[in-house]
Amino acid sequence: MTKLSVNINKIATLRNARGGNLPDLLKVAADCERFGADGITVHPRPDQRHIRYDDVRNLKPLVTTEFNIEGYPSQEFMDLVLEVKPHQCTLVPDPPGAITSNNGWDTVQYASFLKDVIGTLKKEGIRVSIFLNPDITKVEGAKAAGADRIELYTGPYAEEYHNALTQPQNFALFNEYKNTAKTATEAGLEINAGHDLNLDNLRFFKLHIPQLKEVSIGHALICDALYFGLENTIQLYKRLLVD
Ligand SMILES: CC(=O)[C@@H](O)[C@H](O)COP(=O)(O)O
Ligand SMILES: NCC(=O)COP(=O)(O)O
Repeated sequence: MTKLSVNINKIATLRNARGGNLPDLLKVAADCERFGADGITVHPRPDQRHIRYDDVRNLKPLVTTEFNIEGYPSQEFMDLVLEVKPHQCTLVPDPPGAITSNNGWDTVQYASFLKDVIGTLKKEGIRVSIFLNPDITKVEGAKAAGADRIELYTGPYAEEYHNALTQPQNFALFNEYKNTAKTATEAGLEINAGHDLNLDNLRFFKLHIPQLKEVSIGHALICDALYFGLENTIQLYKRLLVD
């Protein structure tokens, strides 16, 4: 069974639109867990446009499943993560103004930076995952930097998935995901995945990357919840993650 971590960024987006506390992010997180989520993911960005730093602090004592904090390791982000001590920290190379995450780490160029950051987090007992493109040449650097896991950036997978249904010969990209996952597993790294996963494309990914430990899903899941309700939606996603 692959774990489902629900990314609640979009709940904070909705709350922030009006300035009050509706929807209540902490209640939604607790309800996601009650409805079957195996973890809660948040991605506080420098402009705090959705998840605020205080949300992260307030969530910590409430999350009873796995707490995963994602983000670019600026000094501010590192201070927050070291204070909160989540189960997992996912490092993402987003520049400050990024609309959303759209690239994995260049583990060669940032080798020494990543090694320092990961060493600091691991000293505090925090598991570290790093966001990676499907590219086997970046796996060795992830291992050398001390990461425990990689999170495969599934944005390009999601984009190509629909074309691939009609033209499977065009889905060469998926081999890159399989090869990267295999190389990482052989190097002793565990595999997470995320970005633009949804009810259509999740099962194929899960079936072909059997070592997949965890997916973090936010945007599509919250959109689906508008139609199906949060409890049903979480159960629909979980059904796609069974072995
Ligand atoms: C790392 C990753 O893929 C997700 O965190 C994604 O970027 C969600 O962030 P936003 O909700 O800000 O788009
Ligand atoms: N790490 C990916 C994540 O948390 C959610 O990404 P998305 O489902 O909002 O695209």
